[in-house]
Amino acid sequence: MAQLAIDKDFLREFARLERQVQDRVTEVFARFENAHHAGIHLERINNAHDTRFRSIRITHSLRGIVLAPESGDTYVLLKVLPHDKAYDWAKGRTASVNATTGRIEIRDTVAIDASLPELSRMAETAPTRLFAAVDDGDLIQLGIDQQTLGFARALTDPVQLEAAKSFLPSTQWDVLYGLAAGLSPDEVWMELSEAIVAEPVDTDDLVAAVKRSPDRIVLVDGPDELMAIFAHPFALWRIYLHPAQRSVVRKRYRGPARVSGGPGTGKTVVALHRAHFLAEQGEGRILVTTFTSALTDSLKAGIKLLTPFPEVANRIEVLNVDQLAHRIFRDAHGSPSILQRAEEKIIWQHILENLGLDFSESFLADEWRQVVLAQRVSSAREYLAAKRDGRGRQLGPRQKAQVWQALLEFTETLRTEGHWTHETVRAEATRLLENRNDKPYRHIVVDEAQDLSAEGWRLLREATPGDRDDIFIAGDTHQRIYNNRVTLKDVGINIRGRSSKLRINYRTTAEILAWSLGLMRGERIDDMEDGLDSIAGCRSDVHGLPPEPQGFATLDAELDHLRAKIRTWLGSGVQPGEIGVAARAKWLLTMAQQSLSSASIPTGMLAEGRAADEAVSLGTMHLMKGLEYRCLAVIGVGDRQIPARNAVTPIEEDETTHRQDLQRELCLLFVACTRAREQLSVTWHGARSRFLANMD
Ligand SMILES: Nc1ncnc2c1ncn2[C@@H]1O[C@H](COP(=O)(O)OP(=O)(O)OP(=O)(O)O)[C@@H](O)[C@H]1O
Repeated sequence: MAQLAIDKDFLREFARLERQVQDRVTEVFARFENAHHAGIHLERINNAHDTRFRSIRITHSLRGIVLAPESGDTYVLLKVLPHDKAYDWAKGRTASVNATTGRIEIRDTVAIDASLPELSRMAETAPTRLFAAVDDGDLIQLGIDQQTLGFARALTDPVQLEAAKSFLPSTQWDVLYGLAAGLSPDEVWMELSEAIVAEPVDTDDLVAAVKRSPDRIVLVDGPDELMAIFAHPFALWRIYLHPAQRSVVRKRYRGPARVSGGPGTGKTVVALHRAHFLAEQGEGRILVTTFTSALTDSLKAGIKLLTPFPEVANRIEVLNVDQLAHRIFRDAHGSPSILQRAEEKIIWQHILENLGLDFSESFLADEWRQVVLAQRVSSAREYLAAKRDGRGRQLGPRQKAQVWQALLEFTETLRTEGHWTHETVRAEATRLLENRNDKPYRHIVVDEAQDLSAEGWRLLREATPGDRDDIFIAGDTHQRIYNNRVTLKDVGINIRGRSSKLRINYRTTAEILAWSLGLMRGERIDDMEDGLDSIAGCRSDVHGLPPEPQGFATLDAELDHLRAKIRTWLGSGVQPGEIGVAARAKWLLTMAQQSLSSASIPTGMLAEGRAADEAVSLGTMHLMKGLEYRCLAVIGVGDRQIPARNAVTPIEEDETTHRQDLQRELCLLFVACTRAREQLSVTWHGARSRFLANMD
């Protein structure tokens, strides 16, 4: 029986084919899967560099290119192209096996040979060569083979290397790119580490190489899987994982583990695959969770795409932390009466008046959440001893006694009035679970972990027995957009020695990423483990236009520019659903919507549910979390809009909280800007935001 394998590039092209042609391709290869290869007509390609490339007829005008190893029954679909282009493509290419990673590589041998004489001529007069400082021995150890070595030795400028991306073998290009970017051979070796094969590689064994290449080739396991792959050709993340992603997904951990990494590095993708992997192990129920319902919906959609088989999918439940808390609470006590924020404020104000205290309502509310609830303080003695590290305003013993009195009165009011808040519901659900031996989940996978509260974490801790592979955490503290700052070990979660970091950004161009990282330069961001996190090594290999920051004298002028920008994007073939507009404040989005509607540009507000495919999406920066757009306009990045004044505690009131509030606003801008895939426009009216001060 022939085994079919599909190359990533093939699927990319498949996604762009017309529906009818896609159906025809599916028909041809479903037959291929069912039959012995003898029943399939694969044609040899005359004058091909690599005689293992064959063509297969798809329609009158289209041909598929298949790699057919000399021995074995595994066939890799590499391309689908119009007849002549397919033959041209195949004639110049060769397949080989990387001696270090053991993975398959395809290169354009003809293009490499053709560009070498010109490069060598230019090198004769150049002062130095690009890799003059790197030994042949190091290059060979990193998997550079003879042909690529000859090419690399002729390079004098990183631009020449950039231009060679389309024809050099991809892993070897990555190695050279890392070295050209200033990494040492040891650092590149570390980057490759997940892909390095310990035993010697047989570079003639193409079939083994295919099996070792899950980042670019998927082995199809029967017709159902073939249909599932062809049904979602855009969702490449479903099928091809980078070796670093795959290793995190499939590792067995002795306890809680975490993956972090900058924006767009595939943390959510890894979290989804991890849930799927654990479901396949069949050890028990899995909870996939995060902090908002919008994010939960997109995780649900992701799990659905990844797990088409009900027997596996049924083991996974996707709920946000509050849905879980409320469910456990309801089962024990019925539905809670939830105190609204405005009602809570009135209670605090009454208490302050009654006790005649000189604190603000927001100070007490934060003290209750960030000290009392976060550390489960239940007596005056515990409160006196509690850590108040993140709290700016220092309190003497007398003030602490006053504050404790106010906090007691507040909790007493909640009790006598039968009121609950989301925090107390989480705490009560945790208490209920602490007394249960039958924990609801065997494994828990958490996405956007940086924004979970301490009570949320405690609840999750109690929802699974502390066993191996119990909690898997994905997050990036540079993207924290709410007020929760948690040290994991304080909530009973120890990830020491089980942390990994992803570095390759799949979403954004190198230009947008570098600009956005510039916003965060110099910012000290915690790592949820009492240390500091860094995303400095995060990189993208895709290039595009640099972001366009631009200021205007008036709001009208800024909105005129927005209209013109969106018209240009639409005119260049970008679909309305691929365009997003983000702002800090809702009023500005309303103005932007009116302005775009007046120009007959269809729009939809994210706050009113996901915008339709045919409309430009408008959303607050908070709502942008978890989304991405080909083209994104971040508007209103002016000094009066971001940081938002009402979201920042005055420095006179509390210096630490003031600093933390500013950092959260900066992270919000960073999150918004990193939702752009290809083009980012950043505009303001009046003075620009202080966050842009160092971006010239
Ligand atoms: N292995 C992969 N192959 C193809 N695309 C990928 C892969 N991994 C991630 N992506 C794509 O990269 C984009 C970002 O992935 P994802 O949302 O998982 O990143 P993230 O690290 O969670 O991002 P953020 O922290 O910014 O929310 C998505 O479009 C995703 O489909």
